[in-house]
Amino acid sequence: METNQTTLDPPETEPTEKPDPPKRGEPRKFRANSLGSFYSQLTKQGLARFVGQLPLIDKFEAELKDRSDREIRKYSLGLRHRAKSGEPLYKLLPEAFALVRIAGARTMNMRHYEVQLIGGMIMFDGAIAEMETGEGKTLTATLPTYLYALPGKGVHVATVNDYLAARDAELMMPVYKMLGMTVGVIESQMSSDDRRKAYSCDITYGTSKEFGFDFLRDRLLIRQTREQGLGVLGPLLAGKKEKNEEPVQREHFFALVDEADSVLIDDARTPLVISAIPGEAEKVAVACHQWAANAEREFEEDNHYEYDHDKKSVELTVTGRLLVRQVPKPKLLDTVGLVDLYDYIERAIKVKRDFHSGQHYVIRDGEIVIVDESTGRIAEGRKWSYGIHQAIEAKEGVEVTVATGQAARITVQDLFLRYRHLGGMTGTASSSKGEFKKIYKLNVIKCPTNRIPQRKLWSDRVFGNAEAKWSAIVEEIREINASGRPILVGTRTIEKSEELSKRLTEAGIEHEVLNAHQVALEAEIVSRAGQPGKVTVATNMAGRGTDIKLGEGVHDLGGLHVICTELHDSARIDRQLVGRCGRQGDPGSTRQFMALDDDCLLIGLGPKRYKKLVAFGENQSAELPAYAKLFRQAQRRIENKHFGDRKVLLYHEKQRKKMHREMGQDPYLDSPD
Ligand SMILES: Nc1ncnc2c1ncn2[C@@H]1O[C@H](COP(=O)(O)OP(=O)(O)OP(=O)(O)O)[C@@H](O)[C@H]1O
Repeated sequence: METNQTTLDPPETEPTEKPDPPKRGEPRKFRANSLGSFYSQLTKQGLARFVGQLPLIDKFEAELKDRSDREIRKYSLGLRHRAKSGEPLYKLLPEAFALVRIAGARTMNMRHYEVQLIGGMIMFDGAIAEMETGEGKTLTATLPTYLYALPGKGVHVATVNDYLAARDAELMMPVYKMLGMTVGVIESQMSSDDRRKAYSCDITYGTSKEFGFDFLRDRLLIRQTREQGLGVLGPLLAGKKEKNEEPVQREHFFALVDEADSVLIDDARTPLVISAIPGEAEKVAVACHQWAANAEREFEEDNHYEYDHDKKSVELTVTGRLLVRQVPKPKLLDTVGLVDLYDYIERAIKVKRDFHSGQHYVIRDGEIVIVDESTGRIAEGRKWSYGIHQAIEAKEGVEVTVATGQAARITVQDLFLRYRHLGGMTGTASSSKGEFKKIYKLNVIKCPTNRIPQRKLWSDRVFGNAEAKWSAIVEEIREINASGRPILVGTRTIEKSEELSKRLTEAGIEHEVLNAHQVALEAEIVSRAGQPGKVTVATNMAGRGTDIKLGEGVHDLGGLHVICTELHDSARIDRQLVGRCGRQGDPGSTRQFMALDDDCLLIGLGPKRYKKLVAFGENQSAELPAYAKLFRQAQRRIENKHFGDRKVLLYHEKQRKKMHREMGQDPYLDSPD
């Protein structure tokens, strides 16, 4: 087996003498040098004030730590009073952080590490704390969240999905409760009343999507009230207004964004949209989608249409357009112009080619539900725009939820820029530093790890084709599984998880598959993924936010081994998957597998080069380590392209808002289209 420069030892050459890493939960061995250099680096960045706060926090902690729970709570109420009276929050920071630290230690036996205090200060200061995966961001979040909650204006903790929002709120509840703070969670299937209650809490956990949709719904409600000539406060004062006709949110004071790269960057390519109520025209639209979904089968590539692999776009040829005219149509379509019919057909063809059940979406209770490609999770409530969603519905024969006009829309960027204070955290931010700064005006500051990381990167393995790659993966799983070490395998799509699962079953390897179909079982399955002899296959969903604890004896066997079966479009997502092992100073190892027919080469290098590579790889039986670089290059290209897409969206949004303002309209509610 060959190694390349970026990697370390494969199993055979693993050093026999292992360092003696500290066990999870053991006190950190203070790394004076690395922390010292981190502190001097902070000082150089003009952030010496963070370091200066540490002794103050220690001092207050020492003073307060022997007080009773009641006294701590009382002290916290005192802080709240001082904040409400206008004392600047940065002055309260040492006391607030000391209280949170005491509450963490007392209620959960987790006393915030020094690096976590620094992380908390970074976020308080309006920046993104980049903390390695597994460094305890959930606990760190309690520090700035508590501090900003003191003035009573509400704090929103945003994350990527309902599951993580509810889980984190529940996990951290004891800390907040002890300090007299109320905590609410917003979930997608909640009534307005429950939402209002959750938002009236001091701290509200939820997804960025829910925060955004609630903002839009409130905005629509306020306008409706105004249009009825009541004024916003009038009915409230007059006591006429029903509770559920009041906005659910309060002001946008502080938002803390967990998994900041995923929320602020990956999810920022599509705006959040609330559709208007359907009318007559929409019936025709439904008929068009259904007609196109059927007629599409008669159209052949290169004869009736051309497909651009780079842009993933379909264009009818002259012959194709002729065919559109000839295909029989229902009466309802008589009023529809030919140009529109071309669009419907092109969209239906595109959907057939590019959107696949099990990969991009699943059908649940007669509905098309998007699967977030980067996480493998169900993207609850999201819809593709430009009629794509409806075209998929028509293709799958489920009810077509007509593409109505937009009643309200907001981009993720706009949503978070509305908050007076914004902070974030993630394990993977550096590579998007420029984008965070440019779009959100957020600096990214890297925190050192609490303990020396023990994760080993084994050499990449590159194969000529998928078949060879899958066989090697199964072989590696078999070898490592025999030693009793647990293994987590990450795949790019649900389909591929299932394909690997089939192969493992054939090879007689016991395993568990975790994918978007089983969200409810997820936590339970993941919690077992670190147990001896366990093999867990998952899409990238396991790559985010899930903590995998090592079972009995696994530490001594070398910890969890993570196998990445294919490069993702974004290196950050790969790093998240890798980050499931080697957490909190645990040992662990990881290996990346690649094949010349992987999707990332097609998307990153284009169909011409891809075809050549596939042809070359077809008959290769040997491994091709020299090609690893090419995959990373393709990945960088995809990342750049996505960054470009987001910049374009932002530019158009900016123009749109400017136009609305000039016309005296509401940029979130009035849609020109
Ligand atoms: N101060 C602490 N003392 C003891 N244990 C801690 C402390 N901070 C975090 N942990 C433990 O570390 C583990 C990882 O925490 P967590 O899942 O919050 O990490 P994370 O940084 O969010 O990881 P990821 O980036 O993968 O989401 C958890 O088991 C948590 O209980």
